[in-house]
Amino acid sequence: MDPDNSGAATAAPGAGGGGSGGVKLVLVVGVALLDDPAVPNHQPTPKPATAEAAASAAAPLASPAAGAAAAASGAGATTTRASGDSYGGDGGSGGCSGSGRPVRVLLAQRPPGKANAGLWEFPGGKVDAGETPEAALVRELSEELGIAVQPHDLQPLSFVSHAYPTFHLLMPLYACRRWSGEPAGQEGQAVVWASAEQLGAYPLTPADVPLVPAVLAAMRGA
Ligand SMILES: Nc1nc2c([nH]c(=O)n2[C@H]2C[C@H](O)[C@@H](COP(=O)(O)OP(=O)(O)OP(=O)(O)O)O2)c(=O)[nH]1
Repeated sequence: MDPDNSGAATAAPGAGGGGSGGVKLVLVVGVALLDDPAVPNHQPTPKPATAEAAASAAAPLASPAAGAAAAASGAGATTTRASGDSYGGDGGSGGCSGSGRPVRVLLAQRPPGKANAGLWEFPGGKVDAGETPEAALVRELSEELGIAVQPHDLQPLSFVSHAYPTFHLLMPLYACRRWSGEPAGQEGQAVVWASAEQLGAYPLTPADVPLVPAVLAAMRGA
């Protein structure tokens, strides 16, 4: 991994940075994956094959703080869900119970050993040379969460331009309400579904903080 955790191309000297020698510009794409009970957003999850798997799938999460604590304690690749959720256990309703629960957004935790370890972020990653942002996001979501997303289901939502000490992050953020598969950390990262109310319980990477109002607006259907 890059020592500065940026890893991407450097903008031409003089591009940006006020002519003071250039800036290392890193283009990252991120997504606010929105689990909206009103939208049949993904393929039905098969019923667990074993009693153990069924028990695990049905285990509720008591609170966002508990989820954050479990993730921070090195619980590994986990998807934590809010209490009362029948997600994945209803075997055919498309994973959404339609029970009036709130819209939730998926957050991923930065793994140990990386910059901002332990903080939460929107899933995504760097745009490779020759890739469109949408193609990069489709690829990253497959690699990181094991889900399939169609480019036309990615709606531009906001963007952030943030100066980290060693690079400048430019990140378009998309909203996505439709995908196939059940998101789960494929690279050891913890992931959590957070309601608008719970979002504040998860410390975000510095660059993500300004994105919160746009994400909350999307969660409220604005
Ligand atoms: N994907 C994503 N990255 C973010 C967010 N906020 C934020 O500051 N970042 C930073 C963290 C990283 O420095 C960079 C994204 O890098 P990445 O996820 O492709 O790769 P990485 O540094 O985690 O790992 P690697 O590719 O170097 O192995 O952008 C966010 O919400 N989503």
